[in-house]
Amino acid sequence: QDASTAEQTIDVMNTLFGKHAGKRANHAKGVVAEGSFTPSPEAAKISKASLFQGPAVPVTIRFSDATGVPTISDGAANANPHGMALKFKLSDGAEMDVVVNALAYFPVATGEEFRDLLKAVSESGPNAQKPTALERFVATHPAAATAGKTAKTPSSLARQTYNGVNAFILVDKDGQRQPFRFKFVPVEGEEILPADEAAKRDPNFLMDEIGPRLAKEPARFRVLAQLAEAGDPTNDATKPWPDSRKTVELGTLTVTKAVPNSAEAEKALLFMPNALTDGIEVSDDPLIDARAQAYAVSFGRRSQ
Ligand code: HEM
Repeated sequence: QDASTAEQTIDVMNTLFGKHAGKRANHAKGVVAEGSFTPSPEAAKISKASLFQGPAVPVTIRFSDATGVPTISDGAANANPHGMALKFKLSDGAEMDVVVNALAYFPVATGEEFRDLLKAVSESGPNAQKPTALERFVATHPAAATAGKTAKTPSSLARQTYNGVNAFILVDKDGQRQPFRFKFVPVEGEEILPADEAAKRDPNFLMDEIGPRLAKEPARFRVLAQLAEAGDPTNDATKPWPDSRKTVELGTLTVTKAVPNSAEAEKALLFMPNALTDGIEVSDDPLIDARAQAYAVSFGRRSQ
């Protein structure tokens, strides 16, 4: 994909969600926290990444609501999928990013298709003639009709399961390559609200809840890798692998406190899905590069 697809994607996001100075084009509303990652012994066997050799490393975490609307109600249906972005501070001073959300799979497989989906949404308001652009798009992209339904409002940003959606590759010290998808599962369990209850909650109930919760007790997530088997597609984020696929415990994420100056802190943060480390690589999934380009364009505009 060329740079213009990313520019066009951000343009449509700005049309759909409005332009908001200093804010992300998508996942505009969020809260920044701090914590640490402790690797498991199994992780060191499946990947040579220094992240998995220990000891624990600091992590900066940003939880978010979907859309580029910075004032969206946390309980709104459109605030799904909620997101979690992580920046691991590796022992050699380098950083590694992981950016996940609550979808089980993505509505489309490529950056061009995502731009076209957003464009179709923007052309399909209440007065649009039927069949609308969105109806026509969904007719040829079945996952676009169903993916959104896989993410629902949690009782807390710390009580949601977040998925990698895109495939990446773990590389061990012998050069063995294992395609996988990240999964972050709250140790306390996922807790989803009934949709009507979510809609009635205070507009900031999720963002306001996380700080006091962490001040009382850390929130922990199991960090899992779902392992692909031969023949499982790695280049199509619309196709989840069967639940029966083996998962390996990579370690534990412990979220310990919200930062005092979240609004300032999030401005300087940029999480890139392809910012990895030796021992974890991108797959042939075209969305990873599409995302990296779009995030860079969004960062450029919000930094002006
Ligand atoms: C072509 C597909 C996608 C596009 C074009 C896209 C676009 C964007 C953009 C423009 C941002 C704002 C970036 C910034 O200003 O820093 C963003 C943020 C985010 N996206 Fe995506 N996205 C895509 C797919 C995904 C997928 C598959 C996931 C999760 C698996 C995801 C999760 C997130 C999260 C969690 C954030 C917030 C990051 C933060 O807190 O800074 N996105 N996305």
